[in-house]
Amino acid sequence: MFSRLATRLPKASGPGAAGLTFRLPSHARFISKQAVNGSKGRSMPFRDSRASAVARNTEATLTIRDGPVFHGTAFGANSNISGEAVFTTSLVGYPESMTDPSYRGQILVFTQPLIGNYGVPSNERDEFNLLKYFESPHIQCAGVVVADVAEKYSHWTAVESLGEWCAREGVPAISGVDTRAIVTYLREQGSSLARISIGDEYDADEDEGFIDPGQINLVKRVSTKAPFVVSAPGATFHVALIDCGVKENILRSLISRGASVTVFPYNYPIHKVADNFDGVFISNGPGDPTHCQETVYNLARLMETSSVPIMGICLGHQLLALAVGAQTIKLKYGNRAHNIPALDLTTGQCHITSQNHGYAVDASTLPSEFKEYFVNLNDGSNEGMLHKTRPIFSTQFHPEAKGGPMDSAYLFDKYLENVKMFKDTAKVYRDNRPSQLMLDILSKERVGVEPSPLANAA
Ligand SMILES: NC(=O)CC[C@H](N)C(=O)O
Repeated sequence: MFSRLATRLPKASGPGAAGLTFRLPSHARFISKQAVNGSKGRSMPFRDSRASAVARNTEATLTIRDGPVFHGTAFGANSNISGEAVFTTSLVGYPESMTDPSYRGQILVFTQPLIGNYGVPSNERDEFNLLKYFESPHIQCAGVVVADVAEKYSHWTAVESLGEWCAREGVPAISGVDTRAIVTYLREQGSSLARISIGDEYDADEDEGFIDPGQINLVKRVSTKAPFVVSAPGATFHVALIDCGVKENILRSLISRGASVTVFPYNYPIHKVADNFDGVFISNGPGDPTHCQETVYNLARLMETSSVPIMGICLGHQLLALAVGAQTIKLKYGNRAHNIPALDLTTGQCHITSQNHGYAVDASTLPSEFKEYFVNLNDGSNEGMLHKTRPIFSTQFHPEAKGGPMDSAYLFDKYLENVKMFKDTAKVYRDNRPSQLMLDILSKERVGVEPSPLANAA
C-alpha cells in the first residue's frame, strides 16, 4: 500500500502552489489554476445525482477556488460536487466523521495518508435502536480527499470498502493527491471553497460552480422534520433535545444514563414545552451558527422563562452563546481532530478532546453571568461556558467523541446530575409531562431528513 503511495504521490512545485513553503515530492501531479486548460467542465454546482455510478480508476480533480488544482484518481461516486474544503488530522474514525451531520456541505481532506484499511461497517442498530457504527444514517460530507485509499480492507465489522460505500451513497472521492500540499494551502489561506470533478476538469474560472455552505442554513437540512423519541425501559428522566444535526452517540450518551429523549426540530419553540421536561439539550450541527436565529430566539426565551438545566455541544454551545448575547467568529481553518487539548479552567485539568468545528465563541463577549469553562491550549480559542449560578453549561468540543477519546464523557454525568437535582427539587411537580401514550405515537427515529448532502442546495 505504502509503496503504491510512494509511486503515485506527486510533484508539487507548480505555479499554483502559492504560499507553499516546503518542497513537495518530485512526482506530484499538481498544476495551477492558470495551467488548467481546455474543457469547460460541468456547470452543475453541487452533487449531480445521488444514485450515481461508481467512478473507479477514473481521472479526478480537486479544484480549489482561486487556488491550485490537484489531479488524482476517483474512487467513489461518478458525480461532481462543490463545498468547503476542510481537513481533519484524526487518524481513525472515518465512518463516524463522514456520517457526522456537522460535516454537511464540506469536502473532507484526511491528513492520515492511508484511509479505508478497516473498511466500512454495517448499519446495525444497538439496544436503543441507534446506529452502532455511524453517527447518522448517511454520509454527510460532500466529498472525500485522501492520499491513498485502501481498496482491500480487513475488520470484523466491515461489510464493504470505503470506495463502495461512497459510490453507493453518491459521494465523490479522490485519492492519489498530495494531501500535505492541500493542507498546507488550507492552513495558510484558510478553509476554502473547492470542487471535486470526475473525468473532465472543471474550469476554475466559473465561479458559480462553487457553492459556499457558509451561506446556507444547513441545519434545516439535517434536523428532524418532526419530533421523535428515543428511550430505554426504566428511564427516570425526560430530556428535550434540540436537533441541529444530532450525532447518534449524543443520544446514546443520554439514554444510557437513564434519560428518555424527545428530539425536536431545530426551530421548535422549545420554551413553550420546557416545563414538561427535566432538562434541555442542544446538539451539534453544520454551518454558521448565525443562520439559526429562530433557535437562538427560542433559547433566549427558554432561559428567561424556565430554570431547566441546559447543556449544549459544539453548534449547541455556539447557539447558547448567541442566545445570551455573546458573539461567534469564523476560525481560519477550524479544529478537526481527536487529540485537541482543552483546559478546564475550573479545575486546572487538561482533557484531550474530539473536535470538528469552523466557528467559535468569542469568549470576550460572554455576559457577566457566564464564565469561560474550557480553553483550547493549541490556539487559545474558547472551548465552553458555564453559568455562574444556574445549571447551564456547554462545550465546543465533543464529549461524546465517536471518533476520539472519551475522556470528557463525564460531562454527561454532570448534566444528568443537574437534571436529577432539578427533577427532585422542582417546587411544583410538573404533572403535564408527556404521557406515555403521546410518546408512543412519535416516530422512533429521525423524520424526513434529506439524505443527499448538498442536492437542491441552491
Ligand atoms: N460539530 C459542530 O457542531 C460544528 C459547529 C459549527 N457548524 C462549526 O463548524 O463551528
